[in-house]
Amino acid sequence: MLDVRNLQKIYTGRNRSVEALRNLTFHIGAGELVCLVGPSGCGKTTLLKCMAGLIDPTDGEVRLDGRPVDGPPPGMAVVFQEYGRSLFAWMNVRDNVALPLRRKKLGKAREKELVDHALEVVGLADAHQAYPWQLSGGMQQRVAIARAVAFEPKVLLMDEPFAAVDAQTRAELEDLIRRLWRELGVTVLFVTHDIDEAVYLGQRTIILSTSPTVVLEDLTIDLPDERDQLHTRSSTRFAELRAHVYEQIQRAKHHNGDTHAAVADRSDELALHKSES
Ligand SMILES: Nc1ncnc2c1ncn2[C@@H]1O[C@H](COP(=O)(O)OP(=O)(O)OP(=O)(O)O)[C@@H](O)[C@H]1O
Repeated sequence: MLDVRNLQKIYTGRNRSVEALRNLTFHIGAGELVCLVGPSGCGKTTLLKCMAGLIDPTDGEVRLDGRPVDGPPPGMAVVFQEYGRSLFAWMNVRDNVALPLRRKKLGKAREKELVDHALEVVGLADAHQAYPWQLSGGMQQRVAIARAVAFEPKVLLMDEPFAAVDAQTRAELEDLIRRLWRELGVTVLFVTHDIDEAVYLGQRTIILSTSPTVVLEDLTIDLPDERDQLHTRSSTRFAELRAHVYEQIQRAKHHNGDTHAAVADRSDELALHKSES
């Protein structure tokens, strides 16, 4: 489904160049929910922009269903952290959600059906006539999610979408994403710097090193498929996984792409702990 191969991105300015991504390779299968976590500034947003076809990599490539991504692919939707900037203040909720559908030219009836359904699944059916500035931060992010859902994407890329909302809203939105993922069968790549979120949400967590960035570890999250904020987060396995990711991120802060091999050597330790216990 989604293949990232030997991806490198160097930003070149007049006086300096920054190698944000060194050599990233990973695969995301159809219908998977994968989290991506790494230290601040390690290139998570850069990677997502390359995957969404918004910027060109310096080397390597991204493929969606075998086809190279060289511009925004039709079956992909992106939800960014700054919902305030991605919603138009002068458009009500319904119009904001319908906006990307306009270029699909589906006809009024189908468009209304998709918008109604998207608002229903994110719990905003009653707020369809409100304007973004009349909504809480969490509700605004729901509008941004509804907009992505209405688009019926095959792949949903999310860049720290809950970083700006309070802890309770964040927990609700995390459960919303898991529910949508299961109901819609969409492939999700969820970028976060929050370790708990990276463990709670996905089936796998890809841990990145500090810049210039490589994949430190591709960790399977072997928590039960049925998750809830209370029981899952208080389970022993959650605590083990969380501790492991935390430890890796701490190491990542001191290791970049140059010392990748040394860090990768530790990636089987968690499995070892598990079989010992
Ligand atoms: N347009 C740009 N021009 C030059 N350098 C850039 C540009 N965008 C990002 N960078 C640099 O690339 C590196 C990775 O940035 P990026 O925003 O992708 O990281 P991030 O992991 O998403 O950061 P954070 O966790 O803080 O959101 C940083 O060193 C950053 O300064």
